[in-house]
Amino acid sequence: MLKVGFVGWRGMVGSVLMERMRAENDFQGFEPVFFTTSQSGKPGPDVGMGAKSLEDAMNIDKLAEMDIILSCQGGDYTNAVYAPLRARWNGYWIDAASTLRMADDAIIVLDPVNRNVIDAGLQSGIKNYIGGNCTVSLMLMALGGLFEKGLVEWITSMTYQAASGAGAKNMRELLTQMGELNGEVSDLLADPASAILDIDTKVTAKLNDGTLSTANFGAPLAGSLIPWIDKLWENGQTKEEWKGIAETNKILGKTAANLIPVDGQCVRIGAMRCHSQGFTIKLKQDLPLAEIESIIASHNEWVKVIPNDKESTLHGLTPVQASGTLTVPVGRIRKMNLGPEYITAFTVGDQLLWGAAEPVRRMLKITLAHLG
Ligand SMILES: NC(=O)C1=CN([C@@H]2O[C@H](COP(=O)(O)OP(=O)(O)OC[C@H]3O[C@@H](n4cnc5c(N)ncnc54)[C@H](OP(=O)(O)O)[C@@H]3O)[C@@H](O)[C@H]2O)C=CC1
Ligand SMILES: N[C@@H](CC(=O)OP(=O)(O)O)C(=O)O
Repeated sequence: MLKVGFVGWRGMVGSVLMERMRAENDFQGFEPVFFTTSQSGKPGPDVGMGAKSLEDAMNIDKLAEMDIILSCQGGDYTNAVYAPLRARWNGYWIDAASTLRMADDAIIVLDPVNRNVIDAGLQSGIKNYIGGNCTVSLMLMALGGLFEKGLVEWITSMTYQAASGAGAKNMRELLTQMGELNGEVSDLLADPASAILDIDTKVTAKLNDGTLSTANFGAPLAGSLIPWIDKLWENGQTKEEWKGIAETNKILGKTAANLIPVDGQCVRIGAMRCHSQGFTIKLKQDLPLAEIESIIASHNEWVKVIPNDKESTLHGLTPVQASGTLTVPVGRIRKMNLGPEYITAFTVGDQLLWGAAEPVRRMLKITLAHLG
């Protein structure tokens, strides 16, 4: 029986993966082995065949016994373990971390969009399959139809990224900040006669006096936003913004000769686990809006076109509705004043599902079927 090693399964992304695998009855047809970097020897999860002890995730000998390893442990772990393991192991490495994404011998996986690229990789003996950046994966799930039909000349994506993208501690910090701000003015809020400018003055003072909890974000996020994600890259871009062009084109199997320009600004906002994006898209031709919507809607079973009206938008196109679901709503679709080939659209998606755990969960199934 094939052995599948799971690393990072108890973290935030890993827990979502486990939830999805249990929901889809995925734990069958292979022997799961659970690893840890900190709890070696303690009981592992019971996924239907009894709980076994956790194995040491730094033990290369043990890792090398696996046919497939699925890691949600993060880039530092991949950096530490992948090279020594690969030097003596020919198994399949499936990873949610970005470390290996742009390597020549790795494929970025998002099978509803690039199943052809994945299948060609499996046939040609590629062994590394890496989940994409969350905003890139969510953009492609939303607009896959336009890319598939070769309609996109260029695209800008202005993002509104949730706290979860920065990690579990950051989600906690966002809520802590919200509580601290509320605590500052709770007495004034309780009094309907209090002046809103007094409330605002106190909140603004709290945001600026250096006492808000900001150890993880480095700045207030509640009541504010942070137009910077990840490190400075090149041309004034952040690395998160660079991933837009680099990963989109790699997922789609494009080369320098037929590269699709992608650019924009990535911004952290006070949502919990759903990333949102506003697009400007230059199409290669002037198509009727109904046809554009139909192309978007028919690309995959998760994308959902939301009519461009207030009611539908408020109740179908916000992080509130998308959170915890695989549905990727796309709305506010319309032609822009810039010209008939220019359209705008807005999308929302759960960054822990299609943005992280779901592509690697599906890749595990594809790999098992390939080996089966
Ligand atoms: N957050 C995101 O949006 C995305 C993350 N990724 C990738 O996934 C990686 C992991 O991210 P994320 O899941 O957010 O990281 P977490 O910090 O939630 O988990 C990472 C590891 O921390 C260890 N850990 C220590 N204490 C605890 C605890 N109390 N509860 C749970 N785990 C604990 C676990 O490893 P152990 O059992 O070995 O101690 C766990 O696997 C990222 O570094 C990134 O590379 C990819 C896409 C999106
Ligand atoms: N950088 C993303 C989350 C993430 O983990 O991205 P990547 O998988 O590309 O490192 C965010 O902050 O929202």
